[in-house]
Amino acid sequence: MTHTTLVVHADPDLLAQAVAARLVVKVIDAQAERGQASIVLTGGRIAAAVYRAVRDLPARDAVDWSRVDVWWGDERFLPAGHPDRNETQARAALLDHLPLSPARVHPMPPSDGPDGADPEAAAARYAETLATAARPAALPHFDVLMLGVGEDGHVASIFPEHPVGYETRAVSAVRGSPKPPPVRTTLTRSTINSAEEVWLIAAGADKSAAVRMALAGAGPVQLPAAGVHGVGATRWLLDRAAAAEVAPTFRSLR
Ligand SMILES: O=C1O[C@H](COP(=O)(O)O)[C@@H](O)[C@H](O)[C@H]1O
Repeated sequence: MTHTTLVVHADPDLLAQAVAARLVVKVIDAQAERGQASIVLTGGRIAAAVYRAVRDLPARDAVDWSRVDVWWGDERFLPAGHPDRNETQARAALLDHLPLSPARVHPMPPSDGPDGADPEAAAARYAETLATAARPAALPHFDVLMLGVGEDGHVASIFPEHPVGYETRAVSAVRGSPKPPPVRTTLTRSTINSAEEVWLIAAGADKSAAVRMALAGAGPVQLPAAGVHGVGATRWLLDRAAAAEVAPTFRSLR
């Protein structure tokens, strides 16, 4: 049974700094245990703040970044280097500042990649990349998988009441995303739920209703944030505004 925790920080800056410190510690612990670490990145505003906070954290030098695998939970299906790609955001805010091993950085394919403008082929290619890295297991071991939470309760590019909520393959193309851009690729719920720890990170009052409904047990297709959890732990990492509607009973989850 997964262990759920909820931590509320005073504001988005403190939230980002706390998540950054937690991530560095988790990576160090994973490397001590397994000799390597594997993290899954997300996109969005609070994610960018977390990446900048890791970049600026002196303790980041305690990590052997050459032994960290970097994956993405979802991607906007746009040309390589497009400013709206989650990869572009993560590289600028953090990855370009770390001594990572390039072969261990695994972005989702862009729309001008080898599959051309075919998101289904791009999703299948990413599934194959995951399977190849995982062999003989089906999926890599993800130590931490970070997720932003949309105002509508979406996580990665799994949107409420969208067919991707029923997808059983490891990676899916998404067409008709209600949030631009309309075409994306995403890890599916079962892939997300294979991670050791899933961190749902949200800041701002516009996220408070989605956070409340997710913790109140909404259905996973109706509210995707309600359907994701880590094998070992599910951590809600919020600022005060995002936590404003959380019932007092949940506030004691630590
Ligand atoms: O489109 C996306 O949105 C979510 C949430 O972003 P935010 O700016 O509202 O925090 C993000 O987690 C996801 O990776 C991204 O593709």
